[in-house]
Amino acid sequence: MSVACISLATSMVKGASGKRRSGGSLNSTVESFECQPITVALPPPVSCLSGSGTTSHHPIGGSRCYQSTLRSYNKWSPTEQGATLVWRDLCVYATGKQAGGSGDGGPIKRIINNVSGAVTPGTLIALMGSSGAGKSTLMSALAYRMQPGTIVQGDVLVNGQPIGPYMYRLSGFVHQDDLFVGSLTVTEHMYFMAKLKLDRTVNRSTINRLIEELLERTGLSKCASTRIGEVGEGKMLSGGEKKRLAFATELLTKPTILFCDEPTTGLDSFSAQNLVSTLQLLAKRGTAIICTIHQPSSQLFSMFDQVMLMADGRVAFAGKPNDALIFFEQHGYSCPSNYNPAEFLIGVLATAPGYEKASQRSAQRLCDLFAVSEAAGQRDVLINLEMHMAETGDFKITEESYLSRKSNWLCTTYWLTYRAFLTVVRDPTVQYLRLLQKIAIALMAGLCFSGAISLDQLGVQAIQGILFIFVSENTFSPMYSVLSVFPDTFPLFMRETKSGLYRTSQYYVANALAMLPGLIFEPLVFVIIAYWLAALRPTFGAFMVTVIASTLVMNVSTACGCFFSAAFNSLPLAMAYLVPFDYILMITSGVFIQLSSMPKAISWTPYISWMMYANEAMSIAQWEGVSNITCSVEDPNLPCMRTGEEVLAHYSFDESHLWRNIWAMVVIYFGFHILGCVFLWRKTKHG
Ligand SMILES: Nc1ncnc2c1ncn2[C@@H]1O[C@H](COP(=O)(O)OP(=O)(O)OP(=O)(O)O)[C@@H](O)[C@H]1O
Repeated sequence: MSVACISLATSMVKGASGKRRSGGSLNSTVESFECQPITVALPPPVSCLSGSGTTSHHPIGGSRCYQSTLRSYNKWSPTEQGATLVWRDLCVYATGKQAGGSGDGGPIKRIINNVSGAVTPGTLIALMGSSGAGKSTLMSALAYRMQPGTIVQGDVLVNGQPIGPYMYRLSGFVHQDDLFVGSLTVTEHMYFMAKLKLDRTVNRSTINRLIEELLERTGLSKCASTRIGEVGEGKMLSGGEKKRLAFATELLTKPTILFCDEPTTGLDSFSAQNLVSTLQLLAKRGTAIICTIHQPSSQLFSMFDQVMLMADGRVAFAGKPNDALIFFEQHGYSCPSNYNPAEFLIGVLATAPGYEKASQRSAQRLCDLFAVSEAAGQRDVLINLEMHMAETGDFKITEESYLSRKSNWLCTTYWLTYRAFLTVVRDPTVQYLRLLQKIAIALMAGLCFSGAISLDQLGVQAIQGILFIFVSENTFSPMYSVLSVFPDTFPLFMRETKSGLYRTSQYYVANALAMLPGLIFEPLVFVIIAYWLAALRPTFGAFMVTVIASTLVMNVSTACGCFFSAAFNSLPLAMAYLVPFDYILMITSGVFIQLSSMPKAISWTPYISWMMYANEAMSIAQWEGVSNITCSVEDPNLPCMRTGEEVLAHYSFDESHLWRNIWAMVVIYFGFHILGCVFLWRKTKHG
């Protein structure tokens, strides 16, 4: 194949693609390009997928007919025809801004520098290069999964269409770091992900069959019932098994493009080889697979159809693994016969300590040489052809319909709640400890107050005292215990929500719902024990009001904790703001100061204090209708409250406020949760 021929084809494509043709059908345009010089000038065979999913051979020179790899482009259907991903003049810049919009910006740094390339259906390509060469950044840009604070410039197309959010459905992305909910078993995780990723119409038996098949294919059948586990926990999935589980999860949706960020890192050579064999099989079925990979063994290196070698954000070579060695040899870098070729190639491009300038110069020289090489010319023909096809296509990409997955809000929320609930109940140490702690405090408080509750002046103090214990015990510990909920799970939440698996509102509601059983059970146990031990007012009404107010207090406090957890990025930051807020709540609870005596400017603060609302509601339940409080006979000069009404007035409480207090707590509960959800959503916009 001559360079002249390639440049002829390239210039024809460029010339024709400059403008959208007016008139004439798309097919005729395509045909005129497919059947004439381009088929001759096209690159050496990449494994290709014909319309029927089989490969065919070009009649000239035995190379595969490139024509068969081209879609007709009268519709956009990567799932049926396979996906060709091309990128041209791609640059990626880091702005220095962190997630959440923080950071001063700093100098803009170019990470990827004018990179072009193409991957056709059925190709397994390895992105290689020394550490920091830009492999992960390039792959994230191609997958439409950019890190916050980065800017992408240039064209990236799938079957001629610019990439967009549809990439989350069309492609799978196996991340370098595996994030899972450790409390689930492998099967539970797969089932949960299937429920989120697949159409609602796919039934249970189909999902089970699919999971079984995927676990079999990834060698995870024997761990089907094993818990995934968190880092540091014993007897859970190994690192390699987690990696394979990440693969299996991505394969649920049968992606047409699969991105794998260092899939073999941390695996022994046998497991790594198994994994790449699985990728080869997948590629044979038409999936385009792009992997970043570190120092593969010779055998692993030769298993890839194509390699793309990167140095300092540029391409030093793209083509077949063997051709890479030939290219390097032609330019003075000959791989010794007993040397691992991948290690050799990366070594040539790496920056040697002490010789930084010289190594960078030689790597840049190779990049320059590749840019004007025949291989680069062949690649550009393919890229330009794809660009041209897109420009002449009259079809409209129906991204919306492509993205749509038959799911419904409630169904997704149900599965998220189920997962969150399993996480809560499968942490028995925390659950048992919390319950034991509640029972112990209830017993202690009940016993301490058991002899002090009576209808006299000392009894008034004792009753108000234990009511404050009910309120404070259900406020502080639950509020602080949920502060880490969102910061802890944020990375997984971001990854899943960015992949379009669910919305922020669904995740937030699911977390709130999963906590609910505990938030009802715990205050109930507390009140039952302490109320009867202390011998508070023995009427059903008073008891029920105490139960309802305690439950509401615990739920509102947790909602407040969730809000602070969602609003701040870390536990220490959330704590720093919550502690002063605590004091406002406590001071305005009605126990420490007569609310009517507060300065006018801050007299509104009790209205945001659910401690005040709960205290007032419980006090009303204890004192409403009481008229026989005795006074001390020893000292008639001491102040004396003879009726419940007087007791309530002493604390600036009012008998008629019972329902107001209950409703106020309900409103605050929803208010905090709505705010929490909004703040979490804001974080996803910047994250
Ligand atoms: N958001 C960012 N801000 C500033 N620099 C960044 C950012 N992201 C990546 N970089 C820098 O860009 C370069 C390429 O990073 P990248 O992670 O793509 O390299 P890599 O080839 O995948 O490396 P490794 O093999 O070690 O994972 C590195 O020098 C890295 O420090």
